[in-house]
Parts: sequence; C-alpha cells; structure tokens
Amino acid sequence: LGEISYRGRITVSIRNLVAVTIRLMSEYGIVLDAGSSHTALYIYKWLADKQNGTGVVTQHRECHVKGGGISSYAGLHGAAGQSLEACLDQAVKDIPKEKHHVTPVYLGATAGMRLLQMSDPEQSAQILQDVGHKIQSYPFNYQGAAILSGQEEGAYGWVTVNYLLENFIKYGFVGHWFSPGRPTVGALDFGGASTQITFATQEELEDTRDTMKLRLYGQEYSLYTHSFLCYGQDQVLKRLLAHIVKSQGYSGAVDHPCYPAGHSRTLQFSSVFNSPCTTESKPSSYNPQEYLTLHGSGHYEHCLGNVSKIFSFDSCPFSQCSFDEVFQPNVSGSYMAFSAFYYVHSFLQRVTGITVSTPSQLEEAVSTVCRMSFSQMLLLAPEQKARLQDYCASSVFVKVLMLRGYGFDEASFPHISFQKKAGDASVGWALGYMLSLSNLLPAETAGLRKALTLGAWGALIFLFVLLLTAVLVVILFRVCHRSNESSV
Ligand SMILES: Nc1ncnc2c1ncn2[C@@H]1O[C@H](COP(=O)(O)OP(=O)(O)OP(=O)(O)O)[C@@H](O)[C@H]1O
Ligand SMILES: [Ca+2]
Repeated sequence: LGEISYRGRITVSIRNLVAVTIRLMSEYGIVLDAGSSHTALYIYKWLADKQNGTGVVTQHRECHVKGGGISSYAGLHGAAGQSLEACLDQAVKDIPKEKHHVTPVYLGATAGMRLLQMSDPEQSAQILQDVGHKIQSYPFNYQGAAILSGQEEGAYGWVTVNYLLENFIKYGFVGHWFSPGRPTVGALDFGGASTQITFATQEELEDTRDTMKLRLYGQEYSLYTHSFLCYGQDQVLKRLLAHIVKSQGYSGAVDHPCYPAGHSRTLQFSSVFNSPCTTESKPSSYNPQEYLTLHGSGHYEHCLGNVSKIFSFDSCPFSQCSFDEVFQPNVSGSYMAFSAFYYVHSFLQRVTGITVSTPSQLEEAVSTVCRMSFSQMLLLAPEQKARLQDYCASSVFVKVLMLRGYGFDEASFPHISFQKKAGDASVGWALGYMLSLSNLLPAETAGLRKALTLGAWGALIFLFVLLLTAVLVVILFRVCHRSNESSV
C-alpha cells in the first residue's frame, strides 16, 4: 500500500511539474473583436519559441460581451468601455498572473465603427479613446484600439482561415527544408454591417484597390479582397425595410413580403432611417417617433424582387463585376463561409431538413423558409424567436449575394464550407490580426527552423533532469523494497 501511494504521489508530482513547465513556457495574446452587433474577446495561446509554425497558436478562451457593439454607445460617455469589463475581468483569471504584463492586447473595430466614423467622427474617436482607457486599466500589454479598413478585415479573415487549416506550410526534409504550400481557401465573412470576400488569385486584377500582396512562409500570395459596407445582415434588413416603406409611400402600415404570412410587428420610423446605409431612401421630412406597422405576407417571389433591389447589377466599368460596379475575378477553389453565412445556412438546413450544398438546394431551402408560418418556425427553432421573422429576408439575400453577386454556380458552390469554428478556434479576422501584428507569421520559411532560446532550453533540461530523478527514485525504492522482502 505504501509503495502504491508513494508511486501515486510521484505520478501526481510529475504531472504537476509538466503542467507548471508548460505554463511557464506558454505565451498569450488577446484580441477584442469590436463588431457592429457585438464584441467578442479572444485569448490565444502558444508555446514560446514554437510560434512560427502554423497551427501552433491555438484559441485558449473566448468571452462574449453582453449588449450591443461599441458603436451603439455613441453619446454615452464611458459606457462602451464599461461594457468590456466583465470579459476583461475574465481574461485576468484565464491568463496566469505572471504572464499578464507580457500579454499583448489589441482592439479592432469593424463596420459599425466605420459607419459611425463617417456619420459622427467625434463620437467614434471618443468611443475608441474610451475603450482604450478601459483596456489600459488592466495589467496587460496594451497595443492599441483601431478601426480596421474593410480590406484589412477581409485579408485577416483569409489569414485566419488558412492558418487554422494549416495551408501555409506543409514542410518536410529532403536534404533541405521545403515548404511548397497548399492551395489556399477563400474567406467569406457576413457580419452585421459589412460583408467581405477574399481569395487568392493568379488573374490580372483590373482594380488595384481590391488587391493585396502577402508574403508568408517564403510564398507570395496575391489576394483579391473586397468589403461591401452596408451589406452586413443588420444593415441589409434595415435597407430592405427602408426600400419597402419608400415603395409603399411611407405609410404607417406596410406589407412586408419577407415576413411570415400573418406575422406583424410595430416599430418607429427612426429605427429604419437612423443609419447612413438608409439615407438614400429617407423621406425629406418625417417624424422619427412615428410608428410603422409591418404586415407579413410570406411571398417568396415578391421578397426576392425587393431584396434584389438592394444590389445594383446594371452597370460595370470593368470586364466583369460582382455588383455595385465592383470588379471581381471568377471565384475558384474552396471557400470557408462564416459569421452570418454560417447562421443562415445552419438555420436553413435545420428547419427545412434540406442539405444545402448546391445552388438548387439553396433555392429550394430558401423558398421553403419564406413560405413557412411564424409558428412553424418557432416549433423547429424556439431559441431563435427574436430572429425568426428575418430569416426569409436574410436567406434570400445570401442566395442573391452568393449566386448572382459573387457568381458561385453548380460547380463552385459545393466547395463552400459553412463553419463558425475550425478546431477549437472561432473563424473570423481576430486570429489573423493578432498573428500579423505580433509578428507570429514569418515572411520566410527560415523561421521554421528557429532554434529554441536559452530560457526554453533551460526549462526543458530542468524538466528532463527532474523526470530522470523521479524515475531513479522509483527504481531505487523498488530495489530496496524487494531486497527487504527477500531478507524477510
Ligand atoms: N446565434 C446567432 N444566430 C443568428 N444570427 C446571429 C447569431 N449571432 C449573431 N447573429 C447575427 O449575425 C450577424 C453577424 O454577426 P457578427 O457577430 O458576425 O457581426 P459583427 O462582427 O458584429 O458585425 P461586423 O463584422 O459587420 O462589424 C449579425 O446580424 C448578428 O446579429
Ligand atoms: Ca465581424
């Protein structure tokens, strides 16, 4: 019994020792993804000196901030910063104390703040300052709070996707190190206020504004990336409402062909016309407090007609365009579609029972959802109650955007994977942003062979010696124990 408990204690001690060594060798980084609809805090983790391979930076934790995005706190002094407190407090607990001061923390804001910057630059600066102050009151290594351009958002999303899929390096040793790289995967992000399409292409790009060149792991990548502001889900729904209200003469009672038949909802005019994305359809004079009642008619074809009006497919100054006079080469290869692309796709599959992997399956699932009653949907997806009325419109939008806008067809659509996670990590621009800003992505492959630092070697040798000692003690103990037994 004595031997068992002694061996047990040694096993526990070795386990603790390994855990402590890994803890000492781990590094952490924090990104706050300040989206238009909400903020998420991600903590990433990697082993010191291991950071230059792909797939070695992993997601340690994520925390979702309660309430709206930081741009929704415009005019409320200090409130945007305060909203981040709970997640920052959690991060203090999730990261070992001795690592706090060396943990970089970045805040990146996207389309909600881009819109606020356009409509009220002072408020947007105030909010950035506000959140910056709040983060600096924590013990981490503050690296700044910034508004990402649409291009950056698209490119960092692409970096994340390909890092998580380990597409940048497939290295081996054949007399010398080689890293031929694998085909990369395009990134499709459908946020609350903007949507991004990014993919690597060999084609000549006719509009240099949509081009980005990256050199990663010794390989040159030429990216096509475009961000469509006001084409995120929440803004699309607002723009659709504005268009419907306008086309029905701004009356107080409106027929909504994308809402389920028999479902109605009342809201104020201000909630439709309070965004820079709906300025075009705004009446010259109106009472923002006035109420508007929407009566659903569940009419798929009329819904499609109205949603299509959100895009402009009429003119193209290039050899080919997606829409709104934006150049786009043909889509090719595989894609990962995340954020609201994932939410819409998974809802369609769940409530219709149709596997959506071809354009015709998408059409069938979308028209099925648009013909469902509110109570039918509620029965199948009760936890989505607050969003149910909008799924027909969002699905029709996704269909028009992907098939008519981006040009996915029978051959290319099946190569889109709708995902919100890859492994344990959430798919979005946050990981790519941190990898790039913390220099964790080397331009050359040489980084792969980077030797361990003295400190890391020290920790490893220390661990090895301790393990060896423990094993010797066990052996010695057993030998003594046996010789005692034989002498008895
Ligand atoms: N669980 C969910 N189910 C369905 N829709 C959701 C869910 N969570 C968020 N959404 C909606 O999906 C859309 C995209 O959300 P996401 O968090 O990706 O946007 P965001 O990052 O806030 O916006 P942006 O990237 O444009 O700044 C939003 O309209 C949001 O309201
Ligand atoms: Ca986003």
